[in-house]
Amino acid sequence: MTAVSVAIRRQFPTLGLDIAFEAPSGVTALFGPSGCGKTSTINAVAGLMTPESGRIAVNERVLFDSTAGVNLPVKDRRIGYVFQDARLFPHLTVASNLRYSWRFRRGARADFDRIVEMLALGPLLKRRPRNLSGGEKQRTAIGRALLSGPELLVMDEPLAALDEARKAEIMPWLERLRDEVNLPILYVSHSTAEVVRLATTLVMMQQGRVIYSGPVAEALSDAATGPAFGLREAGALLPGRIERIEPDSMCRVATPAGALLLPAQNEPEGAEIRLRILAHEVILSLTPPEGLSALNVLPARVEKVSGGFVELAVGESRLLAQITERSVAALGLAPGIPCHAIIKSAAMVRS
Ligand SMILES: Nc1ncnc2c1ncn2[C@@H]1O[C@H](COP(=O)(O)OP(=O)(O)OP(=O)(O)O)[C@@H](O)[C@H]1O
Repeated sequence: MTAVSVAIRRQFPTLGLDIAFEAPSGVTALFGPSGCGKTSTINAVAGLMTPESGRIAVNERVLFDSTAGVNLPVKDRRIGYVFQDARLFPHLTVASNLRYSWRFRRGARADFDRIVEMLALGPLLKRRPRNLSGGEKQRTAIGRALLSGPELLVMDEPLAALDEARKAEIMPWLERLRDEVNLPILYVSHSTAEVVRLATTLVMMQQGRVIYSGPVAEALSDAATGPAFGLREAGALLPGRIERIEPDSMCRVATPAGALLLPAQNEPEGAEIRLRILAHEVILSLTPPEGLSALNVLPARVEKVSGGFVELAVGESRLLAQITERSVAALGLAPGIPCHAIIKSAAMVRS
């Protein structure tokens, strides 16, 4: 079901913004290069920027409609906004920062304990922002946004101001938020790692336009959109279930592309994982390879060849291989050609 529906236009001196997408519930990443219009788009949704024309609706509630003359003020839009910098009130404690937004609504007190528990804010409640780490500030900002009773959460690069260690610290909280709070989330980012880990839906933007909207996994393994994630980042994202832990510390994982062997980590048998098979780690062979150390060889069929990438149908899934033009020519790769995709066990990464 569509949770967020956006179709807006606005002409800036440097950019013509013409954005249209529909997003289901869950995390939708707005992804694209600097200046493509991501922040302007969520600002329009939040009511901080007024488009010249268009329509914006959240859960069927119309927030903006230029034809019908609807333009709800920010306070009536019921949108929780988390900025790159937490923007907490410096003179207030964490508890008071959290309570700030609930002053405006009923029933928030009941949510307070749940949200404090979910984001582990209990030990921080009496502290002031200057005594919080960057990650703790962002957790507080997320809590405050949730306590305003929103119907939609918009997050503008919430991890961008944090160092790698703090990013790693807050990521599990964002996953928890995604899994436990039944809210659609628009998440602005230009980090492939964040998008892959958090989002199910992707809105890929370029120069004020949407060039793709749909499932993240589809975009990652598409020869046209995959490279936009970075040449070293394109590749398949597969769901997998650990079928067996082998005695030699390898595990056998069932995926839609077929069974794969990879180094075991701490997951038990039966655990669900997500695997990335990066395009530059996939080797193609026309014949089944012999005398090769790679453990994973999957029968494949070429679907598309484009810009140094080969899209492959593998089992019930799609893989992407990054291959030089020379190899494409040498192997005669073209749609319909059967081949074998070879993947080193260590090349597959959990997401
Ligand atoms: N109020 C405004 N007046 C004039 N130009 C604007 C305004 N708001 C945005 N722009 C222009 O629109 C373009 C897109 O800006 P926006 O901040 O939405 O991009 P972005 O994709 O979020 O970029 P970044 O990733 O760098 O934050 C920029 O070139 C900016 O100059």
